[in-house]
Amino acid sequence: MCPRSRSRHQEVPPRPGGGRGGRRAGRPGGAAAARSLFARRTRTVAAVRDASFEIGEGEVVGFLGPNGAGKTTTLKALSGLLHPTGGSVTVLGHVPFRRERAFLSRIALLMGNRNQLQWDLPAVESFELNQAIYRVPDAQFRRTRDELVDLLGIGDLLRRPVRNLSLGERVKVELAGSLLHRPRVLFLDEPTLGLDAATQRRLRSFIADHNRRDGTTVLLTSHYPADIEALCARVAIINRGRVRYDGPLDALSAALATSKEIRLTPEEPDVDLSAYGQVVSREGHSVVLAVPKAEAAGVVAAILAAHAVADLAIKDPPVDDVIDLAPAAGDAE
Ligand SMILES: Nc1ncnc2c1ncn2[C@@H]1O[C@H](COP(=O)(O)OP(=O)(O)OP(=O)(O)O)[C@@H](O)[C@H]1O
Repeated sequence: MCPRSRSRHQEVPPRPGGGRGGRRAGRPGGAAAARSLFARRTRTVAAVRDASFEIGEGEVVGFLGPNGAGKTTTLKALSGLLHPTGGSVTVLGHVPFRRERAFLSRIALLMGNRNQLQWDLPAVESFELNQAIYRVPDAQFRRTRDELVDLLGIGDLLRRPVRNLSLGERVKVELAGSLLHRPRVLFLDEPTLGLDAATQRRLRSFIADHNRRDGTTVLLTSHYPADIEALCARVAIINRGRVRYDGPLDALSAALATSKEIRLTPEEPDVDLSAYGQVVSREGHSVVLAVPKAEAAGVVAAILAAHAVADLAIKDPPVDDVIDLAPAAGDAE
């Protein structure tokens, strides 16, 4: 799977009452709103500019970035829903936007915030529809369906109309529906969004098992570090439409972080350490200080020279702090 793409959107003014994606030029207010109904101005925005990466078969890769970074746009280009205006995208040797049957039958896209099953039908009927669409032979369909139903524990949900399911129930059923044709590549866009902690854990372990058992390639976006830490040895970070980092998860902080965290426990209580760095947190005697990476060793030496310290460790900042880093230089249009 190898995308190198540039994807653009026509940006239109938002509908009255709001809506996604619109950014209207001009002043707010009733007159401006009325004017925009009759004279809509559009402008083109680049959602993804340079997202270059390759994913090997069977890998689980975390695709991360702040809101609006370009993750969903990239997944849509990879699954053939959007046509990139520049660059090239290849998945399993296919150009996704051609939407050839041989391609569509080997991929699946699951968006946690979108409903993909028939809203008014019980999921079991949508599953049969999927069987027909993907032309899955009867015996294989029944075997896969029963296995997924069992693994996800959704047996008693299948005969209820999808609209009556809770969010967590629906996502589990959607996941089963998207795997019925045994796709080789699975695009997961925030599959655990809004789920309770237990359901998140269950979905994570299902995805990890599925990847181990079937060798399915997975590209996953999530704003929950626990998803990424549990599933992805490799991550690609996108921000403002460009890939900022592509490599091992455990090297991410070392590569991108500009600061270090010093966690220390002075022997005396209530020691004021604010002169050494930014106090991030304090719990009992223990303090976490953030200091510029290049100064960490010097700050530690200065603290040890001035205070008796019972415990001390230097760490990289948490992964989610690193993901939201300001974009690197070279962003100007
Ligand atoms: N249909 C659209 N019209 C106009 N702009 C769009 C459209 N779809 C996306 N965009 C813009 O493209 C950029 C990337 O959006 P995208 O949905 O890919 O971000 P994302 O990384 O998935 O964000 P999030 O984490 O919030 O889901 C954003 O600035 C967004 O406003």
